Amino acid sequence: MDTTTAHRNPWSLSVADLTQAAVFAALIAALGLPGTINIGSAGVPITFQSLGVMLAGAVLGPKKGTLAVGIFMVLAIAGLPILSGGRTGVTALSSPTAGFFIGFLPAVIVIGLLTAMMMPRYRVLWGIVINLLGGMVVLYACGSIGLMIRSDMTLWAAVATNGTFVIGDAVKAVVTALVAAQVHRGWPGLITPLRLRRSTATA
Ligand SMILES: O=C(O)CCCC[C@@H]1SC[C@@H]2NC(=O)N[C@@H]21
Repeated sequence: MDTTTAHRNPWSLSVADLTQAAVFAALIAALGLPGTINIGSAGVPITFQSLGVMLAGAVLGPKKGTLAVGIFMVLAIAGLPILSGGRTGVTALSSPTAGFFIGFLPAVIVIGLLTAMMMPRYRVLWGIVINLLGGMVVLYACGSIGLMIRSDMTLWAAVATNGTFVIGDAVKAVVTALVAAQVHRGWPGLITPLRLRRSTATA
C-alpha cells in the first residue's frame, strides 16, 4: 500500500495523526496555565489558549488541527478544568466567553483549510493573513454573537469588546506564522496540501 502523503486518503487517521492531535490538545490546555488577565467589564479574559488554536491549525492543518481543538473542547465540556482560570467547558458555555469557546472550532477549521491550500510551501506573510482571518475575524465574530446572547449586549458593544484583544491576538498570529514556517521547513509533509481542483497533469 502506498502511504506517501500525496496518495493518502486526506481524511484517514493514522496513530501518528492521533498522537499529534493529542499533543496539541495538551498544548492548548497547558497554554491556559499562566492564567488570565481580565480587562474591562465584559468578562472575557486575555488568554494564550487562542494562540494554541492558531498553532493547531497552522502547524497540523485542517484534519489534525480540528481534531486537536475538538479533543480539547470535549475534555473541557466533560468537566476537566482546562480552560484559562481553571474553568470547565460547561462554565464557559454559560458565561460571556461562550461564543469564543465555541468559536475555537470554526477558527481552527478556517486556519487549517487555508494553510493546507497554501502548502506545500508555507509563506509567512500569507500565514499571518490566514491566522488573522481565522484567529481574529472568525473568532471575534463567534465571540460577539456569544456576548450578545449571554450578556445581552448590542452588536456594537459586543464588537467593541474585541478591541481589547486586537494587539495581543495580532502578535499571536505573527508568532504562529513564524513557528509554523520553521516547523514546515523542518518537517515537510506534516500537512497534506489541499487543492480545490483535481490536478490533470500526467507525468
Ligand atoms: O476560556 C474561555 O472560555 C474562552 C476565552 C476566550 C478568550 C478570547 S479568544 C480571542 C480573544 N483573545 C484573547 O486573548 N481573549 C479573547
